[in-house]
Amino acid sequence: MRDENVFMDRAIRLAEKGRGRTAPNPCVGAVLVRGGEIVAEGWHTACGQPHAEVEALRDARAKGIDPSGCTLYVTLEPCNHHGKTPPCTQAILEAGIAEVVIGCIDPNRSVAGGGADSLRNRRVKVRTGLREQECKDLIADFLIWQTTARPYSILKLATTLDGKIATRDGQAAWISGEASRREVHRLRTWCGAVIVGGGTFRADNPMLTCRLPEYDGPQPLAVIVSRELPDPGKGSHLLSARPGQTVFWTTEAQSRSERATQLTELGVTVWGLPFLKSEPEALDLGAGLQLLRSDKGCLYTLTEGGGHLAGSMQRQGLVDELRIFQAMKVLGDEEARSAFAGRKALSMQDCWEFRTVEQGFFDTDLYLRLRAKE
Ligand SMILES: NC(=O)C1=CN([C@@H]2O[C@H](COP(=O)(O)OP(=O)(O)OC[C@H]3O[C@@H](n4cnc5c(N)ncnc54)[C@H](OP(=O)(O)O)[C@@H]3O)[C@@H](O)[C@H]2O)C=CC1
Ligand SMILES: Nc1c(N[C@@H]2O[C@H](COP(=O)(O)O)[C@@H](O)[C@H]2O)[nH]c(=O)[nH]c1=O
Repeated sequence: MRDENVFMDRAIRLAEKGRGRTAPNPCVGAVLVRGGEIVAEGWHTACGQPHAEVEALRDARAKGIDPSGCTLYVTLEPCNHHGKTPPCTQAILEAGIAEVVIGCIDPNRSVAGGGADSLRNRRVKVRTGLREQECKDLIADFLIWQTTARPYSILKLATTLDGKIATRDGQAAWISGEASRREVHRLRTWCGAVIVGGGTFRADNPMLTCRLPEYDGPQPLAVIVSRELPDPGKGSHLLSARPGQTVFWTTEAQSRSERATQLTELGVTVWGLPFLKSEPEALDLGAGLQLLRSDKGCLYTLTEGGGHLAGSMQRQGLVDELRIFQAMKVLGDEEARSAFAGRKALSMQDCWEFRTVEQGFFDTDLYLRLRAKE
């Protein structure tokens, strides 16, 4: 018998394949095991499509395998309700599955939960909690959608080994290598909005689109955070090439200004946000995120920096996930721009601490996916 962690690890990897397409549903993966071997597998591919358990059963049948008597490993508790698809508990019972091993319980108790108990009541053996932390990490986005009114917020930064994101005069092209940058463009395909600070808007004149040659889907909104709206006459790529997909988060006073009217006439969206009581110079970024979800339907946002916006997002508790692409380069200049900026940290107690949920490389760049340490 193989270590059953291997089965759940495979289910987790399968679940990840649906990331970005299953929203507002969670990513889920499943495998069917008989005699210590994986005989079939499935994952939730997109919202409205069959759930992972049903896909795994279908995979078994397509291979001419009768799933009865198999053990099902599934990252999330099987649903027990009629939503866009029939309850998975029913499909599991009809297939004669002998045992169900669940990674984590569905947090959405009122609608989909109760699958584990329902199966137990129908004499199916059920165990829960295998690779529980990893399975919970898998649905961190879903938890944010369930418990807040904002999108799931990802912060991405390309850094040097000494934690810098640009030279002192603002050059950043390029810190990370081509493979990393392709991955960022891929991320842009499933994040509804890419957010940058005013400093980055002025320094980089960015496009913030996905320009992978094979991609022809919708482009994300471009969001710029700035307390002063730009002069629309001064050429910028965003205002000339994609004004209808550009959003400014600015002060309430600026949102009523002549500039705001001119930008709005171009098709740009201008939102006035309140200042934070605790930090009177800072706009309430959470209010902007909520508007992105309620007005534009964004479920994921990708903040790309720079360091002052990254620091502000972090101080406001709005970084659900941090993705770092670290190039094997050192600038060695203390005045080069830092990945996080905007506060005085006088003690090690002030550190923000993270835990790694995924690590790897894009070519020679180290890649880390991190979450706040609880
Ligand atoms: N390597 C990388 O991954 C990246 C590198 N970069 C580089 O970083 C540099 C820019 O970084 P940095 O100088 O830190 O600037 P930022 O891009 O972080 O912009 C800072 C500005 O954003 C606005 N802002 C951010 N947060 C708030 C808030 N809560 N309330 C109000 N306004 C806010 C303000 O604009 P305003 O002053 O207009 O009011 C502030 O001055 C550039 O050189 C760029 O090339 C940028 C992105 C990614
Ligand atoms: N310098 C840097 C990044 N910079 C980010 O990319 C933006 C430019 O996007 P675009 O105009 O669409 O090409 C820029 O404004 C900043 O947000 N990203 C990375 O992955 N690696 C890098 O080294």
